[in-house]
Amino acid sequence: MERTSIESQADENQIFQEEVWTDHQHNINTDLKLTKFAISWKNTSKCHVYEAAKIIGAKLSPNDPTSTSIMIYKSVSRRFKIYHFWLSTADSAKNWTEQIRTYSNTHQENRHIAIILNPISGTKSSRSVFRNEFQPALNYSGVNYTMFETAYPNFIEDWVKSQDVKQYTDIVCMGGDGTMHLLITALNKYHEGVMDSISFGMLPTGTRNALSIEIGSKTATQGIANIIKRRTFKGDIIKVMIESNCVLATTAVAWGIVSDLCEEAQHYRFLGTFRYTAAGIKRVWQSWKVYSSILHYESKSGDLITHDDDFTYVVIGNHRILNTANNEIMTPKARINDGMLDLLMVRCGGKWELLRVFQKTMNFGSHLDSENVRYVKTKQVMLEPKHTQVFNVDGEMYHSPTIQIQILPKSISYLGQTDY
Ligand SMILES: Nc1ncnc2c1ncn2[C@@H]1O[C@H](COP(=O)(O)OP(=O)(O)OP(=O)(O)O)[C@@H](O)[C@H]1O
Repeated sequence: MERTSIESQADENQIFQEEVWTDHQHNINTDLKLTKFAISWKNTSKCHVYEAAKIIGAKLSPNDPTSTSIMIYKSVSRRFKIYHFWLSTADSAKNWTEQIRTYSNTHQENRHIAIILNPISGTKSSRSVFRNEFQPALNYSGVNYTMFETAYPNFIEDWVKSQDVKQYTDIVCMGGDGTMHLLITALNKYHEGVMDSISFGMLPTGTRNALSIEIGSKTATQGIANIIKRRTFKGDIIKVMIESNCVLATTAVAWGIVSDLCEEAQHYRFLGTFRYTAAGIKRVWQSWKVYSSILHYESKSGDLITHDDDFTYVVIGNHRILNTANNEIMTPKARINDGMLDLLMVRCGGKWELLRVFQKTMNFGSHLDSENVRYVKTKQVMLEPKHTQVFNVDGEMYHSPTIQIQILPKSISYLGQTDY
């Protein structure tokens, strides 16, 4: 392989253009350039240009010290692609690898990511997503990380208690909304204030993955790119008082038929994601039930409004609560950073009315125009159910005679981005 110098025509942003790399696949030399904003090269078939935001990193080959490879995030196909190059000397390959890492992932030196991997959430894909997608991307980026697998149901609380969590700049959950809920609740309980110095990421390996979808990490690769590129924004969280116990949630609190069904679905965990459908089908054959409660919420003008009513279900959402197909939207007007809670109150006279509301929810959240639905924005809600004192908080079940819910605006730094 021959080393060829290229006369530098670089502008002030250009970092490197001093070698011709060899692309062995096409057996040609490639005119590779690296600037602060992009990397580009040519081969026989096309000219490749990737902006720095798409470069995950670079890595020396373990078998050939003159060879390096670059990982690129392809946003259209949402896949990572690796390109291999050969240089004239090992020093040169090392130098290039470091430069690509430096310029594609700035300010990463002091990062230390803790990864909380829930192996049982959703379709049990966390381990394979970590092994096949997340770990390779972390290795290309050079970001320091430590992975912890939740070995038993209460693992997260014990982990938070035993850790010096301040050593982590970021914590990433691989699981569903429940995994993140348990994490931030325990952090708030055992290390008050520590959340201010940590950014939180999420990879969608749970059942519903509502938070991942909302923060622009609908697929694992999108989430990984957000995490590695350290895209952050401030979001709201929900503070929930369950008697004297304080828990934090990112997505929603639900009560009524919704929490009743989720509680029942826990008995069918062996059915995987089908458990919710199974619980729903069973309920269709049972007699109709109403859920009576006193509900208080704060109006726009700060007055306390009280309803003593028979509900079918109540949802207090912090964001839209979308599904993967983007057609089911529970609280369509909610935004994760608007400092408000969206309160959805549903009252149906029977199963057919309820099915109609569900159907409209799945039709891009068009249930808000239904006469069975009342929808308000508020900052505080309190529920005192007369029976069925079971609540669903981010998918986790809690029993209590009352529940108090409050929004904590912009109190968490998410690794991701919103589309609004
Ligand atoms: N090793 C384990 N064995 C049994 N349960 C576990 C283990 N690790 C975590 N858990 C439990 O997993 C639950 C959280 O699951 P999570 O919400 O992340 O997934 P999911 O329910 O499939 O997804 P989603 O919340 O998106 O519907 C918690 O109740 C936690 O106690």
